[in-house]
Amino acid sequence: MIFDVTPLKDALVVTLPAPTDNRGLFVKTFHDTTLKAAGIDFDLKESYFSISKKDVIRGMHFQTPPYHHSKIVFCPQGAILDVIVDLRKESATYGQFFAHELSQKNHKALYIPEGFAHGFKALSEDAMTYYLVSSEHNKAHDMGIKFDSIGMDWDVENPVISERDLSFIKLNEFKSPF
Ligand SMILES: Cc1cn([C@H]2C[C@H](O)[C@@H](COP(=O)(O)OP(=O)(O)O[C@H]3O[C@@H](C)C(=O)[C@@H](O)[C@H]3O)O2)c(=O)[nH]c1=O
Repeated sequence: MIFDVTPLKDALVVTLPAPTDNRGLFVKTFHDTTLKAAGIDFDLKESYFSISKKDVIRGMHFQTPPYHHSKIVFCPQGAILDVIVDLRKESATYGQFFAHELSQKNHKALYIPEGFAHGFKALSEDAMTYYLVSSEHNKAHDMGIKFDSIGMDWDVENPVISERDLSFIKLNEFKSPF
């Protein structure tokens, strides 16, 4: 695994090892010792994936304390533009966003620390977004901020987005608990 810093404090782009041979490809998505050596003490509690049509936007989601969590996100099928926002009030990069393409081809993952909102845009049909999460889902603490309030140009004319995601508060009206 190769870890690259991002403009947002503590968030990392992870290049997953992806050796190929005459049968195809093998991708390592989680390795506790390697993560710990990179300073990531990740207590895996839940894993799930979604499949999205092209131009679907999901986000920007997080769980509030005490059910806040970190995530490792990757895209084993198709491609997504993954987006995070730093919601930690004391962070030097509070309120800033970062976007990075994750795809079946580039084997990149994003390490998203606690205190970040997460979302993405599907760049392909049948884009799979695969999550490793450090706490279990808690419906009452599952919240979000509105995707189009974070200062990013999503570059999509007719995004497909859920009613819940459209109902979220804007970033500049949000009182961060982080
Ligand atoms: C997130 C989640 C949802 N659900 C349920 C609730 C609902 O019936 C259905 C779909 O939920 P959502 O609409 O929230 O799915 P989705 O919009 O794909 O939610 C995901 O979005 C991205 C951006 C993230 O960062 C993820 O952590 C997660 O919040 O699945 C669970 O049972 N467990 C979970 O952990």
